[in-house]
Amino acid sequence: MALLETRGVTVRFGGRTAVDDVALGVEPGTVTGLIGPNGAGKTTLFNTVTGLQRPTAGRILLDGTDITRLPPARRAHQGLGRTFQRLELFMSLSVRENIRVAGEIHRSGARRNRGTGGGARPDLGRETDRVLELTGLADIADQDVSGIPTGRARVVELARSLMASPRVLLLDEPASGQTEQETAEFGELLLRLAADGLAICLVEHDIPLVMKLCSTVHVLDRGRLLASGPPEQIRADPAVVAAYIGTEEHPR
Ligand SMILES: Nc1ncnc2c1ncn2[C@@H]1O[C@H](COP(=O)(O)OP(=O)(O)OP(=O)(O)O)[C@@H](O)[C@H]1O
Repeated sequence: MALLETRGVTVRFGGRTAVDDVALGVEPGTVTGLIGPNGAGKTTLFNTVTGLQRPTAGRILLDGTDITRLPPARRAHQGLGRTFQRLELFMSLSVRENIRVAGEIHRSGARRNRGTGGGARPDLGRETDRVLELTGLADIADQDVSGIPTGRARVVELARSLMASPRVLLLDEPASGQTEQETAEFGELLLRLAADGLAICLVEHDIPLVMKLCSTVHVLDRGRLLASGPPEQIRADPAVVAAYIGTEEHPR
């Protein structure tokens, strides 16, 4: 049963259809891939799911509840987390401070949304330490983000999103700028998070990573779903090969 679902989602910008009647689901405990050429509509679909973009048609469901009209902050507080293609970090703060601030922002928003002080929650410092350990960032916790490699800054971005205790996590090209070793470790981390029950949707151009992590892969091409299925089926799909993946002899 999908925790996050899009039904017939369409987004038009003037005469251009960026997302065209897309239906897909993301299940808890899995990593779901969303791939496709540049301009296929992947980020626009993410923006629609998180509430930054209003769909022209269609619905978004979280745990069976229609959230299509909820503002982004309400969706976030119902468990929808995301990271952005461009890093959105405070460069002059340390890794630990960046993560802690994300928790503070989430908690103050939660108080506003509920109009109360919120229930009993783990101490913010302890929660920050837990996320630092979980994401393998403890060794650089006190370094300024401006001084760490891009690959690890991407992990900080992920760690920040975890401070909101998401149920669904949308990751937009999280491996870009990472070394091979960093990508391998990042992949292991995503699998651990999924094994803990998180529903992860991954937009990524690193096809081997997508094929390794995902149980289901959706391929978008010019706004439409070209194919959906397990990695081995997607890799062998002639339409996907022609539109996006290519072959070893003829990589696209
Ligand atoms: N705010 C906007 N106004 C007009 N057109 C837009 C807007 N945002 C996206 N588009 C167009 O919608 C289409 C889909 O873009 P989108 O960024 O969603 O693709 P993408 O699959 O995420 O691409 P990439 O892999 O390059 O990030 C593109 O043709 C893009 O130019």
